[in-house]
Amino acid sequence: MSGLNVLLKRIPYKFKTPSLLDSRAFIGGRWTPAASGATFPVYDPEDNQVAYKIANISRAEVKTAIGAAQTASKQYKQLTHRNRKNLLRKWTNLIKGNRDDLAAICTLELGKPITESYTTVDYGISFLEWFDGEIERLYGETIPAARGSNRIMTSREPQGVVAAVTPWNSPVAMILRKVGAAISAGNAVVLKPAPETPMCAIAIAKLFEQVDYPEGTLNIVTGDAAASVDIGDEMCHNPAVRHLSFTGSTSVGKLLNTECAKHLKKTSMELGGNAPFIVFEDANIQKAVDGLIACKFRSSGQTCVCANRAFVHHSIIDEFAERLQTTVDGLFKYGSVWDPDVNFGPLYSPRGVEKAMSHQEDAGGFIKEDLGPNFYVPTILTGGPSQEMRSWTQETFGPVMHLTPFETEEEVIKLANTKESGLASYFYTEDISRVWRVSEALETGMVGVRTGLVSACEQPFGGIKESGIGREGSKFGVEDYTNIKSITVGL
Ligand SMILES: NC(=O)c1ccc[n+]([C@@H]2O[C@H](COP(=O)([O-])OP(=O)(O)OC[C@H]3O[C@@H](n4cnc5c(N)ncnc54)[C@H](O)[C@@H]3O)[C@@H](O)[C@H]2O)c1
Ligand SMILES: N[C@@H](CC=O)C(=O)O
Repeated sequence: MSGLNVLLKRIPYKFKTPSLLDSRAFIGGRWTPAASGATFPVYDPEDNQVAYKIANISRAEVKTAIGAAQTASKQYKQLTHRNRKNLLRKWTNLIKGNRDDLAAICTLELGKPITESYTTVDYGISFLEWFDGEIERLYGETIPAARGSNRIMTSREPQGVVAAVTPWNSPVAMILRKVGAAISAGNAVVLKPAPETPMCAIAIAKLFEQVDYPEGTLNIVTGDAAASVDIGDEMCHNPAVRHLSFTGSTSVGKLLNTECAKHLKKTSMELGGNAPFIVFEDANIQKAVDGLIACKFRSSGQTCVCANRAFVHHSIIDEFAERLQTTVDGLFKYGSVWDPDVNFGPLYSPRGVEKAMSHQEDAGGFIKEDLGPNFYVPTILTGGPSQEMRSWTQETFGPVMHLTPFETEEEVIKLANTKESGLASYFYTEDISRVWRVSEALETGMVGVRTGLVSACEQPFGGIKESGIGREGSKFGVEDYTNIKSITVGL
């Protein structure tokens, strides 16, 4: 039986368009296996079995992809903004029309419960719809010239070739948020998806192919962890790449940023977080409980904006912990990720399990073997970690939440700001002056006040300090992929 038939047999879902499943890279408008014939495995997180094998390409093929993107970008940038918008709309409609299959691929390779996969596909679509509106709003300005005989105006031009590297944790949305913005701004893209989740990227490109973009406007270069290092290195050093846009860990982001700096390439860096979640003594406790659950336990704790350090005022911490545990116990339904009633799935791989377990410090691990090797039960621990413990110093990226008591606003702001990361933070209070005071004091790019969800296509998404450079989504997310040109005309 072929690899594809094995794949189709192992899941309880019938694809409407099975051709979205492919094992090849997409280079210069052509589907291509690795020149060497090499492949790498994609695992199903429900049982850690190999689900499919994907082309493991080499550096030479990445060079070809970048060359194809360069040629395409010259053609593509000639199109009017209206034409670009029409193309984007066709692609978006194809993605919407294949929503079921895309969600199924996401569930297959990431182990997300199918209802969560629909949420991430819809979140991805929301970015394309937002960028559709932004394409024709990429305005320039006229500027009063100090020299009266001159007139100055600006325009926003495409940058050329954008190289993009994305993580596994939300494969459809993270790709569309980045690639959608770069293409809306008139660029061609070479995308390297995470080795754990290349199939969503391939399916997205299969739909892109059906739109009349110049060949090579979107290229997908697939590789395992070792090949990713070579692919990344080529992206950083190839002179045709003008902008490297990365989403992933801070350590890899720093490395790529350092390499790009050698050529003064523009970078966008959407990196790791270590979000504080603060519950003040005047908070509505049940709202704060619900907010923490939405923030911490969605995607089984595997998002960059998940709460990582929860601080609860000492006077309410016992009640908060009890209500949190009771609500969690009543909320989650476990089982097959293909069951639409299931709302909590396994971690993406044994590496995720290992990390979550190490962040429980001495409390032991909570794996439910009957639900698969990567199934980790949502875990709440009181007493708080010390500042040397891993669950304080690193992102857990799993469903383990320690609650730490605090006494004063001043103390908790200091604790929240101790980290070098600065992506998202959250707090709950009913005091309006505290809302402003604390929002302004927290050192993060995004603050959620009385909400555990800050992600939306219209909102600038990104961090400060070691959590990144630039913003995704919103009008800023598209502008980031343009160069401002100023033209001075003498009368
Ligand atoms: N700020 C955001 O918007 C955002 C969004 C999602 C995830 N993240 C962060 O991503 C991390 C989780 O994702 P991950 O484990 O996939 O991160 P990761 O940094 O290990 O991998 C991210 C991507 O980089 C690639 N990569 C790894 N080493 C590389 C190298 N030397 N050269 C080129 N590419 C390389 C990987 O193959 C993958 O495609 C977390 O830290 C999370 O907070 C941030
Ligand atoms: N999926 C996240 C990003 C980080 O993981 C979001 O945009 O909410």
